[in-house]
Amino acid sequence: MATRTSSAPQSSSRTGKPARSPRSGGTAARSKGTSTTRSGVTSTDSGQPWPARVLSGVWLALAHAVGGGVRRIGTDVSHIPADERRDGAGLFNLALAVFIATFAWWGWQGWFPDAVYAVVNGTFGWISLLLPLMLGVCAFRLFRRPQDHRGNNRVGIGFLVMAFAGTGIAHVAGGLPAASAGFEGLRAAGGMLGFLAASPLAEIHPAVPVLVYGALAFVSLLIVTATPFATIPRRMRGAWEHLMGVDLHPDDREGGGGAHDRSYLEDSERRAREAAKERRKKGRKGLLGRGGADESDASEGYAGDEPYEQAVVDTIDPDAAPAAPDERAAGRSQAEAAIEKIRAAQQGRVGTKAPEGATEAIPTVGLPGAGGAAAPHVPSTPVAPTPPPAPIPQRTEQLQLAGDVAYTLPQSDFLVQGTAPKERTEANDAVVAALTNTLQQFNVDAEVTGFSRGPTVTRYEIELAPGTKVEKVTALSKNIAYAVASSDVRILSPIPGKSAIGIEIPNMDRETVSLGDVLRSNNARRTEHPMVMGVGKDVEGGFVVANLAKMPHMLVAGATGAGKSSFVNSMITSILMRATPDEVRMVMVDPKRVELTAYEGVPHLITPIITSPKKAAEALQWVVREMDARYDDLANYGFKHIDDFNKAVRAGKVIPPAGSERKVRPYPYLLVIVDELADLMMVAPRDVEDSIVRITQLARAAGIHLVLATQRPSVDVVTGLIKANVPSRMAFATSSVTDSRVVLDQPGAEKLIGQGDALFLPMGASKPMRVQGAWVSESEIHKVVEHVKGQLSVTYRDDVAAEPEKKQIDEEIGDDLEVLVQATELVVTTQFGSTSMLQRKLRVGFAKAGRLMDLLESRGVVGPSEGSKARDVLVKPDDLPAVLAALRGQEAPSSDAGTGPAEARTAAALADNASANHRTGEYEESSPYAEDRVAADLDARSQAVDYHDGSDGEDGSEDAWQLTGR
Ligand SMILES: Nc1ncnc2c1ncn2[C@@H]1O[C@H](COP(=O)(O)OP(=O)(O)OP(=O)(O)O)[C@@H](O)[C@H]1O
Repeated sequence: MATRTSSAPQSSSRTGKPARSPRSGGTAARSKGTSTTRSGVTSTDSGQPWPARVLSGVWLALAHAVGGGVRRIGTDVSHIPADERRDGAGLFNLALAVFIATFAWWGWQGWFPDAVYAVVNGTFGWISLLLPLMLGVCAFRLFRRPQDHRGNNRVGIGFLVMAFAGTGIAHVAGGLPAASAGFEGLRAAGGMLGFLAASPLAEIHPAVPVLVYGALAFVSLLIVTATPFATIPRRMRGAWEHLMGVDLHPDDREGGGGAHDRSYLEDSERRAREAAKERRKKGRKGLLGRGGADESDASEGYAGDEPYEQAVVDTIDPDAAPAAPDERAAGRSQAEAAIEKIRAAQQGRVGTKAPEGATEAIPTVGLPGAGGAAAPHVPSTPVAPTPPPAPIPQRTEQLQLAGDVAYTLPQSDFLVQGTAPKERTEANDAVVAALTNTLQQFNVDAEVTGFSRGPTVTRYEIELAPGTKVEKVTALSKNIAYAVASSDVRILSPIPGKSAIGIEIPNMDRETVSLGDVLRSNNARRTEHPMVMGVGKDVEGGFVVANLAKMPHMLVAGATGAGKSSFVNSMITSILMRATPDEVRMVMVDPKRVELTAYEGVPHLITPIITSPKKAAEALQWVVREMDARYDDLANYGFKHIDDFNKAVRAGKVIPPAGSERKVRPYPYLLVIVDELADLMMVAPRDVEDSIVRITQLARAAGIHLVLATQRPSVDVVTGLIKANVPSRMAFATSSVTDSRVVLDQPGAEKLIGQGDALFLPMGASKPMRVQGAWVSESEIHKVVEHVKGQLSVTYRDDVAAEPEKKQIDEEIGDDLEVLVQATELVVTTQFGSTSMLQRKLRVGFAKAGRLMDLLESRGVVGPSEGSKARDVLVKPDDLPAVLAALRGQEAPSSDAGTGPAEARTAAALADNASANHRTGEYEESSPYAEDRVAADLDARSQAVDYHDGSDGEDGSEDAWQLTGR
C-alpha cells in the first residue's frame, strides 16, 4: 500500500504572512515544485513528459470513477474530502487483485498470464489463491477509508504476515517437497517462500513449522481484525452467544469493572476516536462553516451557539496560511504563537518580529535574554481521560411510570464526546520557564514544582523555600502577568489543601468540556440520583458533578455572555438524561423568552415555560402552595423529608384515612428554574422575594429546589434575604469585584475569563472551586428533547401560572353547606384550624377536610395555610352566629362589634397576618410544628413510623458535590 506524502506544515509569522521555516525550506520550494495530487500521491507538475501526464490523468480519472462507485456501496461515504482520497492506490490494488484472479481463479492462459502466474505461484504456492482476496480488501479500504492510514497499514502488514505464515503451513501440508523435487513440486505446496520459511524448522520436527506458523497466522488475524489479546475471550463468548442465542454473563452488561470492562472501553475508545476523526473531517468540510468536533454532526440545521464563540473572526490569509493537516495542527499553531508572545515578552521584544526558527520546540531550560535561568522539567498532574461514549449502565430499577407507561431514558450517545484533554503542551513548559525566570529576577526563593492543566486554565504550583514570605510572590502578580503575557492571572494562596501557591493562567488552546463526558464519567455513574447534574471540569481536569437536591438552592450569576444560560441548559439536559417525569418535574421561568424554548413540551414540565414576569411571580406563589400541600402530607403522615415519604408510599405503607378517595403517590422533586431573576424583581419585588424566601427556607424537605440565574448580581436583585437562603453559588465572570462579592461574598469572579469559566461554591464548601462549565450544543439538546417528548406527552397543570382563584363561595358550597356549618362551629369554638381535626371529628376524608378548610379560608374564618402549622382562626366565638348566618345566606344578626361583615374584617386580618409573618421570619425551619404534630393524624403516624429511617434525606452527610478522581 502506498503511503501518503504531504509537505511539512509551515509556520506563519504574527503578521499572517508565511514565514521562511528552516524545517520546510521556505515557501519558494512549496509553490514552485511539488503538489499533492487528489489521490494523495506527490507528483511534480512541471518537467513531466506529456505522455506520462496523459497516462496519469487517465489513471486518476478511472480511479476516481471506481472509487466514487465503491464509496457509494452500503453507507455512502462520498463526503470524504477530495484531498484525502487515495483512489490511485486503491485502483492499483484492485487491478492487481483482478489480474491475479484471472489466472489463479479463472484459468486465463497465454504467454503473459502464464509467465506472471509462474512467478506468483512459484513464490507463494497455492496461497496465491488468497492474494486476490487480500488485495481486494486493501483496495476496498483505500477507497472507503483513505484517511485511516494506521488502519490501512495495519491491514496491509497483517496480510503480509498472514501470507508468509500461510506459505509455511502450505509447505508442510504439501508434504515438505525438497528443492530437488523441482519447481512444480514447490508450486503445489507453499512455493519458494514456503520452502524457505518451513524447511529449516522442519529439520527439527515437521510439527514445529506448523506450530510456529500456525501461531503467526493467528497473530496476523488479530492484526488484521485489530483485536487486542485481552478481548479475545469476550469476543469468543460474544460469538458463541450469538450462535447459540444465549446470554452467558448478563451482569457484565451492567458496566461493572474488570478486564472485560476495560477491553470494552478500549474498543469503545477506538470507535470513539474513529468517530471523532470522522466528525473532524466533516467539520473541516465546512458544515455551515461552524462547529468543530461537537457541532459537525449537527443535524437538521440545529446549529445554535458554538462553544467559545468569538465576535472577532481570525483574519488569516487563506493563501498564506499553512495547510494544516487537521484542527489539532491549527490549535498547535495558535499555541506556538502564544509561546512566541511569551518569549518575546521575556526578551523585551514585544511587538517586534520574532527571529526565524522562534517557533521551534521550546526547550525546558532557561530562555535566552532574561537572565538565562534554567527552567526545571516540572511534573504535570495527569488529567482524567475523556470517557468513551459507551452507554451508561441501565438503571437497576424499572423505569415504569405511574399508569404503567414504560419510559426509556435518552441514550448516552445523544451527547457527543468532547475534545481529548491534554496533560501538558509546549505552552505550559514555556510558562514554567517564564515563571521561573520571574522568580529569579526578583530574587524570590521559590520554585515551580508542578502544574495541573484544566480545560480553561492551568494552575502552576509554586513552593517557597523556608523563610520566604508568601507576599513576595503575591506582590509579583503584575510582573507574572507581564511575563506570561496574560492579563487574567489569578493567584491562590494557598491552593486549598496544599502548602503551595497556585497561579492560574488561561490556556491559549481551551478545551470544550462536553456534558456527555461529564455524565459518562465515573462520578456521575456512581449515583442514580435523578437530580444529579454535570457541572463541568475543575482545574485539575477532574469531572465535577453535583446533586441539586443537596444544594438545595442555587444562585447562578455572571455578566452577559459569561455562560449562565449554557450552564442552565446543561443542568436541564442532565435531568432529562437521567430522570423520568415521575422523578423530577420542572417549572421554567424564562423572561428572556429565547433561552429555554427548546424544552417546551417535555413531559417533565408542570406548566408551559413561563415568559411573563408577572405570571412568574404567580407561579412562585403556586410553588409555595405546593410546598404547603407537601408539608401537610409530611406532617399528617409523620415524615420529615419527602424522600422518606416517597419510600413509604412505594412500599405501600402510606394509607389514606378511611373514607378518603385520595390515591397517595410519591411526590416528584420539583426543580424551579428562573433564568433571569432581575426581570421578576422589577415587576413584583416584594412578592417575588417573599415567595423565594419562603420556598428556600422550607422547601428542601419538600423536595422543591430553586435555581435562580441573573446577569445583574446587584443588591436590589440578589437581596440580603435571598442570599441568606440560597446557599450554593455558581459565579461566572462578573464585570466588577462588587458583583463578585454579591455572588460569592468574596472577590475572584471578576478575574474569570468568561465563556463557561466559573467559580462554584456549593453549600458547605469554604472556598470556591474553579470549573469550566459543561457544554451541550443545541443539536444535542434537540435530540434529547425529541426523545423525551416521544416517550410521554406533557400534561400541564393549569393552576400554576393562573392567579389564585377568588372562590365563588356560594356556588362552591353546593351540597356541603351543612358539613361546612359544622366545620365552622368546630373551628371557631375550639379556635383550632386543623384539617386533621376536621377529618377526625366530622369523619370525612382528607380531601374533603382540605376542601372544607379552603372554604373556611375563603369565608375569612381561618387564615392561610402555614405549612404544617394549624391555621389561625380569625373569627372569635362571639362572631360565630354572624358567620353562620352569612354562610347560610341569611341576614347577619345584629352585632355590637360594629366592625362590619366578618369577611371584611377577616380579610384585613388575613393580609396583616401574612405580611407580619413574612417580616418576622416566622417561617424559619426551626419554627415549632408542635401544635400541628399534636393534631396530626395519629393513625396515619403509627402506620408510617416504621419507615421513617431518615436515610439520604436530610442527614447532610453526603456532600452536595463530588470532585473526582480520574
Ligand atoms: N461551558 C461553555 N463552554 C464553552 N463555551 C461556552 C460555555 N458557556 C458559554 N460559552 C460560550 O459563551 C457564549 C455565551 O454563553 P451564554 O449564552 O450561556 O451566556 P449568558 O451568561 O447566558 O449570557 P446572557 O446573560 O446574555 O444570556 C456561548 O454562546 C458560548 O459560545
